[in-house]
Amino acid sequence: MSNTSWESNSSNDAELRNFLALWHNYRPSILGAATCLLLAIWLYLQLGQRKGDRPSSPKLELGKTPLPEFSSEKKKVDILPKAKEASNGPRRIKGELRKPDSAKLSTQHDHGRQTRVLVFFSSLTGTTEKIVKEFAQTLESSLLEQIPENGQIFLKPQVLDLTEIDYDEYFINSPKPEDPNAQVDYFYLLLLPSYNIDTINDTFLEHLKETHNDFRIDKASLSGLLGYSVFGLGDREGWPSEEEGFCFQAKEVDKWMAKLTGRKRAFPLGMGDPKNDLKERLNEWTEGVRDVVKLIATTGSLGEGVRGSGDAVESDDEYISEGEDDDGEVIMEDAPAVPLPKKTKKKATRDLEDVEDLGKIMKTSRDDAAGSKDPAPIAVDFTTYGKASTKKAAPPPTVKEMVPKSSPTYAALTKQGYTIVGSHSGVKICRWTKSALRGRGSCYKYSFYGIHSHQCMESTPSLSCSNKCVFCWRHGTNPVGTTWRWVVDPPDLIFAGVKAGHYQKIKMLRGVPGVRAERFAEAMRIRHCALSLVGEPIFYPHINALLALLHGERISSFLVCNAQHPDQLETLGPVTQLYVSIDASNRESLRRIDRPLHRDFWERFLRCLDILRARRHRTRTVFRLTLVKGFNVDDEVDGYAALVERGLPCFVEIKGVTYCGTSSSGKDGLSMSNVPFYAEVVAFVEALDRKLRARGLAYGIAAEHAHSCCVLLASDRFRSPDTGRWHTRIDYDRFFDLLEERGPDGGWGPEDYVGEATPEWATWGQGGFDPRDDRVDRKGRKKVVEI
Ligand SMILES: Cc1cc2nc3c(=O)[nH]c(=O)nc-3n(C[C@H](O)[C@H](O)[C@H](O)COP(=O)(O)O)c2cc1C
Ligand code: SF4
Repeated sequence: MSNTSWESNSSNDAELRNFLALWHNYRPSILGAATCLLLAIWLYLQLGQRKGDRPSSPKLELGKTPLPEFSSEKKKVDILPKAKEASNGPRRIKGELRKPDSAKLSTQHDHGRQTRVLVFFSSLTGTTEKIVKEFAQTLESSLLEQIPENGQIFLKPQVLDLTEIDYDEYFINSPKPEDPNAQVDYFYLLLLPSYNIDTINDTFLEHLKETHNDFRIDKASLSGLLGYSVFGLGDREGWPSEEEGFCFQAKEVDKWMAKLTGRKRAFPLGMGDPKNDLKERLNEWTEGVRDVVKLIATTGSLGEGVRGSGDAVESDDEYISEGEDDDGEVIMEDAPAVPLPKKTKKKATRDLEDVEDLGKIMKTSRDDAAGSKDPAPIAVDFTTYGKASTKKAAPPPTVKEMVPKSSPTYAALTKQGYTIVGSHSGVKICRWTKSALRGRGSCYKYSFYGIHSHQCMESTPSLSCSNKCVFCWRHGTNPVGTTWRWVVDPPDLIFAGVKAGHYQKIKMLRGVPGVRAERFAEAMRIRHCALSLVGEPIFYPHINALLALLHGERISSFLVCNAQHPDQLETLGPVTQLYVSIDASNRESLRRIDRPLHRDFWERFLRCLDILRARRHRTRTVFRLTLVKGFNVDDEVDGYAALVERGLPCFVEIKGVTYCGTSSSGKDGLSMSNVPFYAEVVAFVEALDRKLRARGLAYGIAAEHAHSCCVLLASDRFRSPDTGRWHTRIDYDRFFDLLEERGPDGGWGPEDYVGEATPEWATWGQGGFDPRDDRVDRKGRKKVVEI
């Protein structure tokens, strides 16, 4: 045992000696290698640490206060961040200069992004606070109903009291979410009362102004928001109108928010009075706001259209059209044509590629029309009236689309702001529609007939016409022809398309400064249709079916025709008001001004007057005279009086021509010298009135709209024998009732749907401007009415 242990001890000694010998020989190398290894480990750890510390975004963090969830319960409202102590020192900007990110909306709707609606309010006596809480609850439940089809998630709306928050956190740059990795987009709603005494509203407004004017930060520093909308509370008893201060601070906030967000007004300013109409107005606004938020949820953007600039001058300028028509239509920014219903889209827009297609399209065209009650031939010979019905129509050489999508005409018309529907119809917003949406007055048809312009749609089922009038503002872009030789779209396609196009354009106006939520909501129900845009509506073979569709939805019809298609006029069904354009009083003058394509234009014209005379007890008939100095005014009064005697229209509308800029009419092109002054129109009307009386015709000057340079002569049939007052207005409901109850041939006429008396302000000598609307000049400045 002992030997074994000795042997083992001596071998251990030998190993120790070997190890020490090794250490002595390799000591420097071992120490060097160990140092290198330690250094490498240290470096590795250091680098790893730095990487972990790196912030996820190089941008400055704005707010470290967590964003609390909203609940209407008091205890939860308490967890809202407390207002920071107002600093007395110089204003510190925690934001940065960022370029407005206009492309952001369309790209930011990544999968899984979250949206949070922030509801800001101020309240002195508690009304707004109470309303805001209810509003936020409604909004919250409706947002939860949203199906996040594309992964968009709505966070709970959050209510923030303007007296408690730090403006720098929310009103310099858009807020940052608590979790830096979360992708949250913000949408602001602001509900504010107005006070003409010093309140928190003044401080808030001052902050918005300062931020916009601060040279260190971007002027539109809130452009990162998805959008915003404002609702004002006020008191109509003390401040009856906007001019007198009703909701003036909400208007101001709306304006400054437009500037700060780069025109992201998502829905028009709403206004209500708790003692009066608040419930109704707030409901309209809430519905609109909800739709917009829904739009964002499904498309990731506020939708196409005009963004309110926050500056009335700028936005008015962009709407002034050099090509205003008689009815004052406007050019809007390019909009894609309204998508057609799936079923018909393909056939309505395709190009004709080969001969087989022609056959198919002709068949389709007939099939489509078969559904309507008035099947019509594909081609109608309009060249010589009276013969078309007896002569067998020659087969059309080809059947094309009137305005194919690929054509320069289509491009020109869409550039001018038309929405082309199908292949031959169009719709456009007139400038009066926008004006009425902003409370700046309706067109003369409101003064004369009670039509609110924001509920009126201007369209045509035929962009083609058989005249080339020198005063036409379409600049030669429209097709002309004496025969219908194109594909015929079915009336239901046209009706659905023009309505969709009109509503789409109305929606595009929701961001325009001055548009009010109340009128915007009204505008989403079309009540009137002016079939007078361009072209000749009765050229369309299924015009009666189209009119029936309008009337079926209780949309009134004002149809203007050019007195060149007597056969079609004769078979025209009921319309609310039927116009013929009377552009001259004699053959030579008419040839010069209308430049008609028909050889027998004068005979056609006179026959149309005879048809109107025969219809005058069934339909409200109107002669429309457009006065063009140097063309159809001088020495023609007596001739016009003779035409009135022949046609005996219910009304004669006399209007000065509107200058359309450069005209396509070559040497005959118009200039400003052809536009009569209102005084000249008045002189003409008075002369015509005298001539009519001299002929023993019972007419009188009933109404005027000086702003449109338009005067109305009316038959005594529309004057109350008891009061002597004119009744030029229309009882639209009565018209539809008569049509529905008694049918088109039920023995009723214009006297049966006469409306209330023409308002005093619209009668002759009063100017015709509704005193409830603002009168402004083209720059949006207030105007003093001079009559
Ligand atoms: C002193 C005072 C001044 C006011 N000034 C205006 C005003 O200029 N314009 C307006 O539309 N309403 C004005 N109002 C009405 C309030 O805006 C309205 O009553 C509102 O509903 C109050 O909301 P709140 O209870 O949330 O503070 C004023 C009210 C008071 C008491
Ligand atoms: S009638 Fe209708 S379309 Fe024509 S100008 Fe008036 S509002 Fe516009």
